[in-house]
Amino acid sequence: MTKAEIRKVATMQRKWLSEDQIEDYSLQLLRQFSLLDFSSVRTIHVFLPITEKKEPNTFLFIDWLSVNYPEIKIIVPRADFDTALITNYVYQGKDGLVKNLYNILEPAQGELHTGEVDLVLIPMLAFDLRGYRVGYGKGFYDRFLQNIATKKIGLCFFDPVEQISDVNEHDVCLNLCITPNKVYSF
Ligand SMILES: Nc1nc2c(c(=O)[nH]1)N(C=O)[C@@H](CNc1ccc(C(=O)N[C@@H](CCC(=O)O)C(=O)O)cc1)CN2
Ligand SMILES: Nc1ncnc2c1ncn2[C@@H]1O[C@H](COP(=O)(O)OP(=O)(O)OP(=O)(O)O)[C@@H](O)[C@H]1O
Repeated sequence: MTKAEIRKVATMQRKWLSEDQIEDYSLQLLRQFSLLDFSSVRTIHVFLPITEKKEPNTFLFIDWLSVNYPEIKIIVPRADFDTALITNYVYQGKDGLVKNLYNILEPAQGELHTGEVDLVLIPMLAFDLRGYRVGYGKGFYDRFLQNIATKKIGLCFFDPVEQISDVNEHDVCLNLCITPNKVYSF
């Protein structure tokens, strides 16, 4: 199936999810995430959820990390829709966040993070058995990930599709994808 076809199906599947299901699934994702080895992780890049699009509640991850690994620095993105580029900020709590035009919570201002990130949590609508992903189609994460060495971990509520038929040279493969019931490794 093509990205466009997969995007349509996955968007529909998300629409069916209730708020309780999203919270349940998000907790299941967190449980799988919590089993990873964090011994060499000093910075984690976490997307902030677009609740209107029924994304995983990544605040659960941020809260869990701050309790269990308080020494890990949390980095959050700010998306520039003119350039499709992401800039990184040090997360300084919910209070400093504002919603942009696309309902994405992002830091209004704060400390830019220009250094490395050891692990990136990646939003997606769907992924395939090879570790390729489908997002909303603007290529933000492909641009962000193209030049950095980091562990790339997708979060997805649904099982993988077999194959995305129209991957291109910009598409970046995931290392892992966490779903509510299973962690896929590529
Ligand atoms: N939470 C989160 N943050 C993220 C992403 C994401 O998938 N999730 N992105 C991952 O790359 C980037 C944002 N990508 C987005 C792309 C489109 C729309 C959106 O609302 N699109 C409209 C159509 C608008 C148009 O075509 O101009 C829509 O779907 O209705 C939102 C976010 C960066 N930050
Ligand atoms: N590194 C890049 N340089 C130039 N163009 C790119 C790059 N990465 C992606 N693109 C372009 O961005 C567009 C969107 O890509 P794609 O359909 O793969 O988005 P997506 O992965 O679903 O979206 P997102 O990453 O925003 O969730 C494509 O036209 C792609 O060619």
